[in-house]
Amino acid sequence: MAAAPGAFSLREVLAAFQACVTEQREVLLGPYLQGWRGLVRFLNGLGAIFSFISKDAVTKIQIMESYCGGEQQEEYHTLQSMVSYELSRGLVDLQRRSSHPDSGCRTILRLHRALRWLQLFLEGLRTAQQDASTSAICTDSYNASLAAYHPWVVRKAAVVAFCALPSRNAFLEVMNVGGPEEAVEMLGNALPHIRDVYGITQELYEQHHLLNLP
Ligand SMILES: CCCCCCCC/C=C\CCCCCCCC(=O)N[C@@H](COP(=O)(O)O)[C@H](O)/C=C/CCCCCCCCCCCCC
Repeated sequence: MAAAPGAFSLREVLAAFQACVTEQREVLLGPYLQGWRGLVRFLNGLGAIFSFISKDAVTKIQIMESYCGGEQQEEYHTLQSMVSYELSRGLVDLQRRSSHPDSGCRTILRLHRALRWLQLFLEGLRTAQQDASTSAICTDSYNASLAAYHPWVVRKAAVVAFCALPSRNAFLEVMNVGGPEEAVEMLGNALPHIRDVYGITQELYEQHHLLNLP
């Protein structure tokens, strides 16, 4: 059953990430951003304490949407076409942010690092005991991924916000896919797709030495 309009549905978010990868193993930016939009909707429903996180994610999604809907939109159809277009035209600041502070390559890199957090977090949720602390799973996933790229003040604010997360079962309920068992099963089906998108992006960025863009 479809979720109410505007409500978060894990099913829809996961379908978007599933739709990202083409037969040629390219990553389509439209569904990728749609997946992030859905996640932000979910985050907004968790309370105002998370708004500094969702604002940053929305800013990055909007930067990408402006490229994807702009004059050069055909160059931003896939991640691969974007990388090749921006690099060939010198549109990426490689050493420090200067003339192209918000390139698509840099912006996707931030979302890509966050996708690693998401993967670890969902894996943690899926495999944890029923009474496990979501906040602890989130903190562990964050420390093993995104935290390495954030200054002290952001790390502190993030960990404080994680304390406001609901229990694991309450969390699984708001995913809107039925009971906790169904949510766990859906996570099991969906995680390979998120892993796939992450893996393809990581390989592409490695190949072009883009993993440390300022
Ligand atoms: C199936 C549903 C369950 C999971 C639902 C998760 C919903 C999460 C939705 C969005 C995730 C937020 C993505 C945040 C992107 C952060 C990108 C970033 O690293 N930005 C920093 C660097 O950017 P520049 O300064 O270089 O432009 C920026 O400094 C960050 C600022 C804000 C703090 C980011 C903290 C990130 C914590 C991620 C965990 C989210 C916790 C959600 C709890 C469920």
